[in-house]
Amino acid sequence: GKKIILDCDPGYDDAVALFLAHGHPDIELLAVTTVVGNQTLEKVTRNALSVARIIKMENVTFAAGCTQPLVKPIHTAAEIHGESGLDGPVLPEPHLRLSLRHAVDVIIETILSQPKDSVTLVPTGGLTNIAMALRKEPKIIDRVREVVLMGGAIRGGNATPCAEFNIYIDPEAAEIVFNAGWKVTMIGLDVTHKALATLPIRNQIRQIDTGPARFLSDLLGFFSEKYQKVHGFDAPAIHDPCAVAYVINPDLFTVQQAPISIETQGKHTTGMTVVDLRHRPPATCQTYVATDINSEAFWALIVEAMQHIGEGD
Ligand SMILES: Nc1ccc([C@@H]2N[C@H](CO)[C@@H](O)[C@H]2O)cc1
Ligand SMILES: [Ca+2]
Repeated sequence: GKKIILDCDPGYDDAVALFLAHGHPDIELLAVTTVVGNQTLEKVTRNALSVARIIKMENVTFAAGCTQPLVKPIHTAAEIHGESGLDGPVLPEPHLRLSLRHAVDVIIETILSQPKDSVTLVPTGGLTNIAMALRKEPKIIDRVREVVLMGGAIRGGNATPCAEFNIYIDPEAAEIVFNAGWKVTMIGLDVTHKALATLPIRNQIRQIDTGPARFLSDLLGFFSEKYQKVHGFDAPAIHDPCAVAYVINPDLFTVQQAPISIETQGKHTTGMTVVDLRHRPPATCQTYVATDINSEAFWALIVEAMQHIGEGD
């Protein structure tokens, strides 16, 4: 299967990305790293390990990363993900022990230990760990197959009217990652706002009737309530698994090659991903942006992964 490292900040939708990455047969999850974002590093790391317990993940390295963005102060999304970062369902005590290595070192060592062009980096939180990793060991830039990240938007934003949360919380890290010279595919709000966990989908997941599926159904229920209150959507956008789905099957997406600039100085626009779709991009352009998603096929991947997980044994 396709080898990935999932760098995440669970977070409801990060939890779904973990389910998909672990459950789908086409993905080989080499390591899970955590980064400050939706909640503090300690909280998102505990949440990641609790989700691992629910799906009985074994022999996957979990490592905690940066506690703060490179420059900006911490800005969490407690209004959506709650005080714990994964409010709602009862979370089991972790069974896996956290690696003693820092996530940045695990990212570097995992990439250098795998064949060139075999590992895809899948960040679904702020890009602090990724920026630190490529600054500490620039060799990973040429070795990584691709960076497929959930973040940014061609138009609009959720942290501000024109900035998406993952970019907004650490724009300096994003600027480093987008300009490193490796291939970056940006799965932004334009497509993730089409990956809505509607009631029929939540019912379909509940009918799988396994422990993990019941947990996922409860999770989506809580996320729905929060999304309704905060964003006024009647079904929550499940952002992060879209990045994993792209690695599984890029054909589910429409993608365009386009220059992407990160605003780091704007008084009202900091964190904005400025995607230039006006002209044919130069052949040297290494950045791509998703402009559409086949939502039905996306949800079919989630259901397939849940069926593959079963009770997690
Ligand atoms: N309101 C809100 C804030 C942050 C996020 C998180 N940031 C990204 C979407 O902006 C996802 O990775 C998700 O985990 C989702 C909703
Ligand atoms: Ca996230």
